[in-house]
Amino acid sequence: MSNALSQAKIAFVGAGSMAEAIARGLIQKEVANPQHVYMMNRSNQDRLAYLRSEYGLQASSDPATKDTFIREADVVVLCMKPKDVESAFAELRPLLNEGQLLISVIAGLSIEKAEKLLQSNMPIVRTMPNTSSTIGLGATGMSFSSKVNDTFKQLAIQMFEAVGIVTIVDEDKLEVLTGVSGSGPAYVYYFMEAMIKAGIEGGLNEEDAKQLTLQTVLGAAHMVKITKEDPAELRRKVTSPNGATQASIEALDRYQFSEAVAQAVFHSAARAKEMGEQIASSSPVGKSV
Ligand SMILES: NC(=O)C1=CN([C@@H]2O[C@H](COP(=O)(O)OP(=O)(O)OC[C@H]3O[C@@H](n4cnc5c(N)ncnc54)[C@H](OP(=O)(O)O)[C@@H]3O)[C@@H](O)[C@H]2O)C=CC1
Ligand SMILES: O=C(O)[C@@H]1CCC=N1
Repeated sequence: MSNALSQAKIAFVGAGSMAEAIARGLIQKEVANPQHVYMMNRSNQDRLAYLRSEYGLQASSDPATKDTFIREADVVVLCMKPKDVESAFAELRPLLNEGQLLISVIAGLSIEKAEKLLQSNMPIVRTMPNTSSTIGLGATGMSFSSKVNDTFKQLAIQMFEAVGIVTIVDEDKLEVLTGVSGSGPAYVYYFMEAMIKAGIEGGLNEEDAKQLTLQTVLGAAHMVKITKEDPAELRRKVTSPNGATQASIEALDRYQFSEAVAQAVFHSAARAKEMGEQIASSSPVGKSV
């Protein structure tokens, strides 16, 4: 366990899927002290009650309490949707200080724009995690502003390594990384949905179709990880010449499977960039989070 992390007060602004995924990983792995994990939103009380009872963390939507959470935090993690960034940042701006570390998980929001919105030189880590962080199997891309010192870099890396793997990239690679690993779990789920549906259409019962699909995806991912063989090589080993798999791969090629996946990655990347660009560079002054 990292001493720095276990002692750090971590405030999540936004209490949705991504904030929960990261907080849950940190708390369950005992990397963070739940009493030092603060979670906040604007209005959804049921959500905060659930987070409190499930993880033992502190959660509030009360403006005064939220102000205290932010001022006390060593690390502030920005977990609101891109559309809520301008108003949230206006509220955060007077509460933050340059001794704190700011971590953003917001798709498309550049470090430069975050600095402009906050009118601050505070250290900023821009990340792109994914929801598999919930079970410690996340894949997080990360870039640092020039103000992030080595101690804060290590803190951010430790935080996200507690919930999966971390890949440090130049900031201009974070959009395509969003297309691969940020949105990526959705492609795999979509693929699984299609496989289950086809199995049922072919006559399997629903339970069998689900179990077989799940074990197939799990087994294939583990094969890549454990054998360290290239996916293309592993695919060749399944594909007997002129056999059943060859017929299925040819069908996937006819329906342009590879192109469809590439387009999914590039459209995610483009949309992430667009969402970032749609956030205005300045925002009105606000009072409380
Ligand atoms: N989901 C994913 O797979 C991934 C998401 N991301 C990024 O994570 C961010 C959050 O996404 P996700 O968790 O899915 O979104 P959710 O909609 O699940 O959560 C957003 C949260 O933000 C809260 N919120 C909005 N405005 C404010 C505010 N001003 N102050 C405090 N809280 C606020 C909302 O609560 P309330 O409305 O009550 O205020 C809600 O709890 C996005 O920017 C997304 O790009 C990154 C990687 C993967
Ligand atoms: O769909 C989104 O915009 C976010 C970013 C990557 C995953 N979810």
